[in-house]
Amino acid sequence: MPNIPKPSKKRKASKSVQDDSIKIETSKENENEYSTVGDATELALPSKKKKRKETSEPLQPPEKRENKKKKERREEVTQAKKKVLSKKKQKALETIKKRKEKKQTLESLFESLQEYQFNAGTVQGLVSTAHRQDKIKKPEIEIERDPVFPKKIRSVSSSVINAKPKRIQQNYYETDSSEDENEDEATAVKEEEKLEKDEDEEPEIIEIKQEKIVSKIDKEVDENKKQRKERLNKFYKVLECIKGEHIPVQRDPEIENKRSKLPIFAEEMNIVEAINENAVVIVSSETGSGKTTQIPQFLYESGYTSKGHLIGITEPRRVAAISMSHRVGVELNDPSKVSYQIRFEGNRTDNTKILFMTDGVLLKELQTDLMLSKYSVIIIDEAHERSMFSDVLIGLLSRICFLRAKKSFPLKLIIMSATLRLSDFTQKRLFPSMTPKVIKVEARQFPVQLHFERKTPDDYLEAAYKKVCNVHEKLPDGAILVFLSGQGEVKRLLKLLTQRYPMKGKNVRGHLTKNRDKKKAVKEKLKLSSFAQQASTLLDGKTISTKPEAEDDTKADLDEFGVADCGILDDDFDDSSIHFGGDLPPPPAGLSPLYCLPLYSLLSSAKQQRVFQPPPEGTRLCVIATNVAETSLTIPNIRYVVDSGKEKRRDYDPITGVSQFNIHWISQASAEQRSGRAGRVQAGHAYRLYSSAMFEDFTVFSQPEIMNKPVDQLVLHLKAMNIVKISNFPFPTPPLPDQLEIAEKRLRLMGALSSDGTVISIFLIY
Ligand SMILES: Nc1ncnc2c1ncn2[C@@H]1O[C@H](COP(=O)(O)OP(=O)(O)OP(=O)(O)O)[C@@H](O)[C@H]1O
Repeated sequence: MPNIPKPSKKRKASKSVQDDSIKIETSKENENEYSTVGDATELALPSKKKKRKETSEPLQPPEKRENKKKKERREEVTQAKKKVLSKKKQKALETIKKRKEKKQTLESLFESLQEYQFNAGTVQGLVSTAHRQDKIKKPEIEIERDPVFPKKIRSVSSSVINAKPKRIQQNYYETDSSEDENEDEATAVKEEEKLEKDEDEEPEIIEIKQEKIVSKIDKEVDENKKQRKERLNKFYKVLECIKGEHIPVQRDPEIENKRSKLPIFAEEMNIVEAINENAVVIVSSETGSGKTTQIPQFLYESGYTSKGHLIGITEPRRVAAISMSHRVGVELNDPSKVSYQIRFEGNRTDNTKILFMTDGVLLKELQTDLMLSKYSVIIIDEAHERSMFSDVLIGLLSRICFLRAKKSFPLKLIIMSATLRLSDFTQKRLFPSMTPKVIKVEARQFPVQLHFERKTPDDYLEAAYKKVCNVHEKLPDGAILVFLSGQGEVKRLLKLLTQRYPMKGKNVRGHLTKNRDKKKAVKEKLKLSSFAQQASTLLDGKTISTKPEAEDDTKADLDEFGVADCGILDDDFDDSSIHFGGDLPPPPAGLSPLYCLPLYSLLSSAKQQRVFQPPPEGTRLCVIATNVAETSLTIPNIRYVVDSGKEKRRDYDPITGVSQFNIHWISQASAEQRSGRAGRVQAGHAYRLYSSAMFEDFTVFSQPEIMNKPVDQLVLHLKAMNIVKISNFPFPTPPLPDQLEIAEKRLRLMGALSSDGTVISIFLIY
């Protein structure tokens, strides 16, 4: 490289000076200031600002100036000292600082822990409770005896057993804020050394302790296992009284394939084991997961009927009891083994192994056989509905299970629902001596898409009508299920829809005639007793149809509209006030007819069962229902659900004793059940005729019926079962004690109860 001469520093300096001088020269104000100074270096030294400052400062006394100088010097020295500190020392200082902070946080932690310290009595209590619950004793006792652990937090020390208690103590040294930092450093080094020493020593102590703890835990685990085994052996021995040989079932391959896809099917082992080992089991799983159809079959196959006992399943509604018994019979490939029993109607035989019934029927049976000795298992389905009878049943069964277990003749109680408030049924009041086992199956077979309205419509009947028209005219195949509040509304919508989509044609007539033959065959099977024909009221207060069935069937012949045979034409409702739907365009040409069927509780069983038959060829089925279709039912091919969100409910005033039916919003649990009807055989859609904000305002669960009904009938029932003090009865949700007392007095006044509280025999016939 060529040797290029470097520019001298002198030159550089002179340049900068030149620049400065130029600047200064430009300032006319200071012209005189520097005019006497000829040297350029001197020009560069004092800044214009500094000079001004100096002149502006007031003159101070010499002492003060000296003090100031001293202070400045001290600062310089400390800064110099800081600079002098080696990296190592700086690090040490930092660790000291951190340790101090840690110490402070530990102190505050200990202080806050002291607030929660238990007194000696409570601690003893806790230990004894843990022992009673057969839990593995945790080595708190060991730690409690450890003198190293701070006294004040011994009682809450269990969570830090495996941490190093000693170490925590070692770190817990005194704080002294006035200490010099150098001293602190020295102490820290000493502490560090001490800590290291202790760390070396610790493992020995902990190892010995851990060995002790591990052996103790092992012992206790072994003991627990042994105890559990002994308990189970005893339990299984007792179980042998009701549970026999496994029963093999030969099913249709198609059915077997469908069953295997149900979420509950994968849980068969767990469910059966839980039922074997527990007196009370609560099964909570999504709608359509297979509870109602599969659990009775699991129990049948595992031998719960092998010793001649029955598996009883209660349903809140007749239609569910009948349709479920048919379905389970088909799935078992032996319909004779599965029967139903509703009030005044049933197909129970000596061959029956699984019996579906309404809760009123089982309650009636309890009056003659309080121990339910014919049954090995009782399943309460759809317990979330909280009907008065199902609540009473659960209360009674909680005691029957206990008594039967005592007699070494166990009865299994299973409570099932998709939308259940578990706390209602797991309370100690209900099951004081046995804790129900809860099984949850969180899966659904088919998805259901929910659709809310942007704004809740004023007239839900009109909204339902328009929604059904939209679905039928624009959406692909699939049956529609509409939920309205009551029978009157069902009939109104039915009339409107059949007017818009009339069902005329040979096919329909042929289908109706065919249907009539089928119905006759079913009817022959059912054989209503003559007593039932004459009775006008059901046990649960519902009136049964007293018209001869033949009358209904002849209507099927006479009418071409498909709805007439549902009894709509002979009804007295007035549809002259219905004007909505005028803004809808006429239905498109070539649209398939809509086959509309009603479904409500007062409809005869045979008519209710019609919704399960396939609709006439080339038509779309539309079922218009009240909340009877809300639970349990699987109506074939339902793909669209239209939910008005309304139901008719009884409002009861316990003070005046007056009750009346009003239309209310349903609960969120009911809305879930309603939309669940869509995803049972395929993926579906649920159209909710209310906004999502409105849905959020719904109550989560429906109120138990027992709170909305006069309790007179209930008191009469319980008295008939010789229950003396009804206020002590284990209701899942007890009515007000005053209400029970008033009902009892009223029954006495009416002459239904004698002065000693027994039922006068004539009142036993209901
Ligand atoms: N009659 C039927 N025809 C065809 N499939 C049926 C019928 N009944 C039930 N299923 C099928 O079995 C599945 C399980 O029905 P099941 O009634 O056992 O469910 P679930 O869990 O009890 O529901 P929910 O809580 O609504 O009562 C349904 O989703 C459906 O796929």
